[in-house]
Amino acid sequence: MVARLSYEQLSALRRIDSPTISNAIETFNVRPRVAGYVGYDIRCMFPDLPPTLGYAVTCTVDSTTEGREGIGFNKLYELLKDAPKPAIVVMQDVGPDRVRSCHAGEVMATTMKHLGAVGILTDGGLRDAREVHAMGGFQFFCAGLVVSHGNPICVSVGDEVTISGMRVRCGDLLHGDINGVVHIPDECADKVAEAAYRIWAREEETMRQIAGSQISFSGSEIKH
Ligand SMILES: O=C([O-])CC(=O)C(=O)O
Ligand SMILES: [Mg+2]
Repeated sequence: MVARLSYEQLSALRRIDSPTISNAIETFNVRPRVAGYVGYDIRCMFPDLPPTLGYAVTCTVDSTTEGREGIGFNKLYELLKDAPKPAIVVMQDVGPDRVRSCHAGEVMATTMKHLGAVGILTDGGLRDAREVHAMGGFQFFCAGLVVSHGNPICVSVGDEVTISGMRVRCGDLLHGDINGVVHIPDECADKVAEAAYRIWAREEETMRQIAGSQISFSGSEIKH
């Protein structure tokens, strides 16, 4: 079951940073604490943008096999067009040379944005970073930038993929910013924003106590 949130619920989640979203998810005990987020090999290319929130549209891609033919990127665009919005296009690299892969640039990002996407998440490379940043409202989460697109093909669309240790299915709600990307589970998606605001209030109180030297180490543990 895919959680569909209201405009207000999505707006509330977008106002919160990703680590607080991650902490809020932990309070619901719906998955292991070490699952549901990407590692530091995935970088946020435009950290000045507000948090990115969207429903995943998945595909697998290869740009480093000479002469290989794929199913065509129109299959991905068709899936994206009919998917819940806002969408994040999730592209798992399945080619032989990931560090030299490049799966999208300005033209593809413009197409995706036109079809309702707010960003791309990939464990491979992207390019045209300056132009996509200038376009506005579109985030790049990727392993890095690569100058050549090699031989870019779409291998499959709509399947479960894994990006840097995080399993992603079509329709999964993803939240990301400079700190990384986290999956918001359906079971608690409608309650995460409220829990995050409570965590913020608690952290603020802890830091106020630290600043005022009223801190005691005899009570409960100070956690981040
Ligand atoms: O040509 C490509 O494969 C990617 C690219 O640069 C673009 O989408 O602008
Ligand atoms: Mg280009």
